Order: sequence, then structure tokens, then C-alpha cells
Amino acid sequence: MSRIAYFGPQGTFTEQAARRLAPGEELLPAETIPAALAAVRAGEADAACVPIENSVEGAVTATLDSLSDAEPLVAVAEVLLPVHFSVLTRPGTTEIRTVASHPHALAQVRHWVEANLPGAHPVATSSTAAAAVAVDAGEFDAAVTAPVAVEHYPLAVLATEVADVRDAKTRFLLVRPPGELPSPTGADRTSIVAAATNRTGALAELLTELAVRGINLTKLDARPTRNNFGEYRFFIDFEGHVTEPRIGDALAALRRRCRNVRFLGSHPRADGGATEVEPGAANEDFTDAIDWVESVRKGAQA
Ligand SMILES: O=C(O)C(=O)C[C@]1(C(=O)O)C=C[C@@H](O)C=C1
Repeated sequence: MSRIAYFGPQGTFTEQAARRLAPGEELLPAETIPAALAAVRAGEADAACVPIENSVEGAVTATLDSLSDAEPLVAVAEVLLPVHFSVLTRPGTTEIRTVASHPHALAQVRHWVEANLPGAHPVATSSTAAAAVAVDAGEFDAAVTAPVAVEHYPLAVLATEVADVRDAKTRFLLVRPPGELPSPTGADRTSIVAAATNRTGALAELLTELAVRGINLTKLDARPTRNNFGEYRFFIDFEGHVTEPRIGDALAALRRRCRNVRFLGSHPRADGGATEVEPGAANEDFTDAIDWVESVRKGAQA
């Protein structure tokens, strides 16, 4: 049985994602995202499940930063979960002055809290389930949690299906140390983090290397390197799998152009969206072109 660290404690959205990505495996809760990834790097877990992106609040920056620091880890699978919240209180609570949750969750229920709990102060906790723990301990009055949290903590349900934006989703990754890659499926996502050289047009050149090969981006985030003010790393997700000639060709070009490129994985997309390829940018076009150059070099073809 594999050991899967996840961003916990019990009752987080990430725990549900881990159950979907690694059914039947042993789940080990970690208090923070860096701690879940550190458990894999230390060999205490075989893989980790962490959130990466929310359709309302965008990137989960703790995950981006932890994936670009320390020893490399690669994503091998992803899952998309619908996100709506329950609001939990201690049984018998009559006045709600504080509402606790993960900052991403608070941002997704801001209007609901203003309308339904006027005057209540939002308080950030390490996760949605950590908010439930804190409410149970009497630290805060209400917790904004995953619906499943009420099964783990002795709290009363004040409201369900709470969300300012309908049909919100969060994408979660299963990451592990570099090893055998998942096979390409034709509907894959590749992720990298690239440190461009600090000069005019560097980001535009980097993106052009992808664009000229007909590679469709699915996400782009910039994060500071934290060493020099104004210096950034770019987290780029795009359609395709590293084993495809056109993706390999693009990665080789980025490796030439950037100060540093870290490969963060190629795996099937949870939304199933098949990779669309522009005319002239199909894998066969790349292999045909390489074969043609080879034949020219051998003098077989003018
Ligand atoms: O706190 C949790 O339950 C999490 O799994 C984290 C997280 C996030 O990082 O965005 C996951 C989904 C929701 O968008 C809110 C919080």
C-alpha cells in the first residue's frame, strides 16, 4: 500500500481529492502544503496530494513555491473537484462574531458572509478543516468548510451550498519524486517552472517558443524568486506530453533560452479536453522535418 501525504487535517477538500486520486491507499494528513511535500522529499510518504488552482481565486501559491524549491517533484495525476462550502458552528451558538477558514475559502464566500453574517470578522486558518478544529476548541464562532467536514468534527450545520460563484472548482495534483512518467493519452497537461533571463522581451521570447510550435497554454503564473526584487519565475502549464516530439522540441528551446527550467510533470488532464494542434505543428510534422534534415545531411535529398 502506498503512503499519500495530503494537505489536512481530516475533512479538507484535499483529503477528498486524495481519496479520488489514490483510492484505498494509506492517507497521512499534513498541516501545511509544504509539510505534505516535505514528507515525500523525506521519504516518509510515496506521494502527496495538494491543491494547485481554484477557478475563482487562481493559483495556490504555497503549492507553486514549494514545488519550485528543494528537491524536484513531478505531478503524475490531477483531479477537479466542485467547490461549495458548509458553515459550521458549535451547537447552541447564537452570536457569530468571527468566521474562520482557509484564505481561498474566505475569498469564495465573502459576499455570502456580508449578507448573512453582517459584522462577522473573517479569520484565516491553515485549511478549511483547521477552522473546524478551531471552532470546536472555542477559538472562533463559525468555520467555512468542505461539506464532508461535519462528519469529522462535532459541529452544527448553519448553512450548506454556500458559494459566491456557482460551479467553482479546484484542481488538485498527485505529486511524487521523479520516476516513470504516466503514458501520453492525447489529452495531457505538461507543467514547468522557468526562470527567464532578466532582459527586455525575455518572457515574450519564452512564450513565443511555445506559440510557434502550436502549443496551447492552460495556465501562467508569475512568482517572485524572493532573492532579487523584481525577479520572477514563471509557472507555465500547456497542452501536450513531454514524450511528444513537438513538446520535447519546445522544452529544449526553453532550456537554451532560460536561466533555469524545472519540469513539473506530464499527466492526463482531468477535464479530458483533447490537445488541439495547429496545421504544421503535429508530432508527425516534427518527425518528418527531422527526418528530412537527416536525409539532406546524408546527401540523399537536395
Ligand atoms: O482547506 C482546504 O480544505 C483545502 O483543501 C484547500 C483549498 C485551497 O487551497 O483552495 C481547496 C479548495 C477550496 O478552494 C478551498 C481551500
